[in-house]
Amino acid sequence: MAPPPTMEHMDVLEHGPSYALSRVSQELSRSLEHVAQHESRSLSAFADAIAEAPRVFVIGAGRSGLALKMTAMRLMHLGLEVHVAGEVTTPAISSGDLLITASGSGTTTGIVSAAETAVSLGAKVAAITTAASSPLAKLSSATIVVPAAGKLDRSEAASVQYAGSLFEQAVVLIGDAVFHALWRRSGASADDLWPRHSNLE
Ligand SMILES: O=P(O)(O)OC[C@H]1O[C@](O)(CO)[C@@H](O)[C@@H]1O
Repeated sequence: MAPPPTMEHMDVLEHGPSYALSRVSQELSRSLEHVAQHESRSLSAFADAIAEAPRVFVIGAGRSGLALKMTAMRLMHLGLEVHVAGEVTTPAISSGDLLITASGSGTTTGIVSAAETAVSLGAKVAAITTAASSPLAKLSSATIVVPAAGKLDRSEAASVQYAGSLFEQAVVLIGDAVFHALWRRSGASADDLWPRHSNLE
């Protein structure tokens, strides 16, 4: 049986998508401000790991993976060699490379297993997750912990949104922020980056 409707549920029914958008915006903003204030060292370590890696690989399942693909594209625009795990052109990861992972739960089997493989080969792992003590976080040398609901968390205290939506939104914006910092650090102009945009679309 469905649980009784909460105040938030009633408000969305009454006011519709514009109210829902405000709620999404509010909780995303709160979560990201927390990351900016409390994960400053991790954000720097994450950016440094990207800057130091000869090659960057990204992996995440489902929407977590889709969110990371946006970061992969921007890092390519910056001139880095970037590969998305699972694509047919993706080569083998090896020593010194960086594997960027996103998993709200930090337990998704394929992602943890990829991180184990990376570490066993001498590559570094960076992670964005909600779970600081998760198996994925334990394999990571640069972990950004996002206050957000895991995909199975049904409590509205962490997020009113469905499943891992808040986490997945945060992954996109954390990726953009890390890219932004690396871009400013590079000294390149927007025009310097522009020729790397796809011309086959
Ligand atoms: O982020 P996690 O915990 O690895 O889970 C990934 C899975 O959760 C979802 O994001 C569900 O919202 C799926 O898209 C994906 O398969």
